[in-house]
Amino acid sequence: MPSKQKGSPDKPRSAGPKIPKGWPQGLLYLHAPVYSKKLAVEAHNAVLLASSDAPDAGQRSSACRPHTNVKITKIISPSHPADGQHGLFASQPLAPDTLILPYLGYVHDKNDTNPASDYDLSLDRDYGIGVDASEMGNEARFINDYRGVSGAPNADFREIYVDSDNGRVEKRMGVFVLSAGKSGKRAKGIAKGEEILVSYGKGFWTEREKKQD
Ligand SMILES: C[S@@+](CC[C@H](N)C(=O)[O-])C[C@H]1O[C@@H](n2cnc3c(N)ncnc32)[C@H](O)[C@@H]1O
Repeated sequence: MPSKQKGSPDKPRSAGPKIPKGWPQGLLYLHAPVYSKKLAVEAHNAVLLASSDAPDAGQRSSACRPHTNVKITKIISPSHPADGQHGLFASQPLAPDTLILPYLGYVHDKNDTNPASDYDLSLDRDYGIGVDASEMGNEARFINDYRGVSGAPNADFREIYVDSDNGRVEKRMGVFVLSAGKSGKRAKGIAKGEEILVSYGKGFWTEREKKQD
């Protein structure tokens, strides 16, 4: 992992001017991904695309910040499996299929993985690229898994493409409100005050059990 930036021990650290309320001290708040210097060239090119190789501009998302549509909240509820930790909650109604926010962190491949991280989201399976938000990231790192909290997730991860400052197009993961569904049962989307919950996938929990054994 990259070395930590120096900063006041009393203030949360940030790579930009704005930090959301509830952001923990000692963690770097990001407005854009940080790329590992050890990324293989092919891996680098798979996530930082030439404009001509990226999907149409219509399918691209603009870099959105700050994320006033969500709120980092400490969970104080003995029945919640992440009691005492934090979760991410909607601060306004969120319609089906809308992008809530990107999942930002340290973009790395297998040359530079933190096996102990619980915040490492896959970005490109072919090249083994992940986005690790254990030491740096944005509000999305606080999204919990739905298991034990709700009957089903209300959000999912989807690829997004964002125009970056260097003329390239970044492939990122975005957190989206789940679609309404064929029967329209999720047509209301996510209500204000509701916890945003995804599925980490069974693999996350089986790996975790293995680590604990
Ligand atoms: C990506 S973090 C989510 C944010 C975390 N709650 C926090 O405050 O930093 C993943 C960790 O959250 C906890 N977690 C998330 N969803 C959970 C769930 N459904 N049941 C138990 N623990 C959960 C686990 O400790 C897991 O390793």
